[in-house]
Amino acid sequence: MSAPLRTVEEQLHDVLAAVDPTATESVPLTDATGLTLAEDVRARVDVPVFDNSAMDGFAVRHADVAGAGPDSPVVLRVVADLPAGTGEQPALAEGEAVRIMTGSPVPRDADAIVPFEETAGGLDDSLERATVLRAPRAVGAHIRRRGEDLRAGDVVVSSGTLLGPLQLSAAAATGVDRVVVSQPPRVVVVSTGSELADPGADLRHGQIPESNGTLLAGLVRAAGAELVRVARVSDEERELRELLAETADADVVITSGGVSAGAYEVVKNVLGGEISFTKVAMQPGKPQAFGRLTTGALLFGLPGNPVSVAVSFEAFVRPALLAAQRRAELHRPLLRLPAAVGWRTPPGRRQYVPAAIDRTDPGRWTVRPATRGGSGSHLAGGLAQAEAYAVVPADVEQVAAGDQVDVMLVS
Ligand SMILES: Nc1nc2c(c(=O)[nH]1)N[C@H]1C(S)=C(S)[C@@H](COP(=O)(O)OP(=O)(O)OC[C@H]3O[C@@H](n4cnc5c(N)ncnc54)[C@H](O)[C@@H]3O)O[C@H]1N2
Ligand code: MOO
Repeated sequence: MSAPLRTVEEQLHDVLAAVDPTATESVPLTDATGLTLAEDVRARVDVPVFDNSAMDGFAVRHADVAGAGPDSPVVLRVVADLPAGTGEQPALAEGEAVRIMTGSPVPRDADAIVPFEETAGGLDDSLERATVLRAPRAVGAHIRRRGEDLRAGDVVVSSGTLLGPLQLSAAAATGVDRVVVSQPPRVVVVSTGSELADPGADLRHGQIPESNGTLLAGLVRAAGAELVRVARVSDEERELRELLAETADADVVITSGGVSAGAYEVVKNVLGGEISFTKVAMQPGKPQAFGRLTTGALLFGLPGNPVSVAVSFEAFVRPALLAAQRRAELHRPLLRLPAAVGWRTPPGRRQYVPAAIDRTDPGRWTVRPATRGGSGSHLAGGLAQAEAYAVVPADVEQVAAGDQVDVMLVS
């Protein structure tokens, strides 16, 4: 009798328990896109930095113009002009206004802004007088208050966040110019198999184009890791041994192929004594190898079938690469969608089906298998149509059209 299959959760638990976070470093904002924040960013200044105008117009005392209307215009004397960037802080007496541009500091004595459009003269007649035709709706109208967005010292971006343009611009807006990030884990990808030829090469009978290297290289980079090397070895044990000896400075080594039950399982033969080979209750991706090499690098030995590689990466490798970067959210977003068609599922194994989403009706997306042959782990071409995985629990035997299915978005 073979050992019972491990659950995906049990395998993932062991994987995450083995992950060491990478070193941290301080980098300028311009170099931080795609990296993961390792320390909270706190605002250095208030946002807005000072009370400022939201409109081009006049800073006024609300009480002076509270009764203004088209039939009862109020004429104010303009005593100063405030372009953006000015350091001036003019005083305002009763009956006075200051011409002000969007973003300029509001004088202390003013408590409302009247846009040019609500005056008789507009911009053209704005340096001597303001003829106000409509009262501002309230005290504070069109004034953006100091600190209403963030106060100095507030957390702007939390540790564990993936840094993109929105997060980095928010940090810049609070006067921060550098952030502390996790260094990307260094990853080596190794495709194993004597049947593999470079994509584009002429094939003799028995050979196939190598595609897992391309798949894993892209997935590794998209997970924010540094791709150090992509290599291919045959099923000769010596080749894999020599290659592994050259990966001393890698944090993670990912192999594909050579982990199941055949006669030439090169990963199993070379590493069988060093790392553990298990069977996980998932389809595809049942045979999995995982452990630590003597160099300290984590090794993921993924099954060779291309769909198995893609699914195993999502289930185990991507969460590990994100954990190494201290990413707060390790998992892809899940949606629940009705199945457009039915399909069979394997008994006792969680199924991951490469899936396409029909978005024709924005209020009712549906999901269907992306590959014509269903869930076959060898259907590498159908991966091109996939943008998600339908994830079906181990105890479900059949998905019927209309059933609600968990869908993991990967694009
Ligand atoms: N007797 C058993 N046989 C198999 C079992 C089993 O439990 N008992 N498990 C099956 C399952 S499930 C899988 S998945 C595969 C995993 O096999 P390996 O990890 O040993 O992978 P290979 O045999 O090397 O390759 C499998 C398949 O994928 C193709 N391949 C491999 N590498 C690449 C690559 N870089 N690019 C494109 N295609 C690749 C390879 O040619 C094979 O067709 O084992 C089952 N067998
Ligand atoms: O579990 Mo295998 O990974 O079916 O292809």
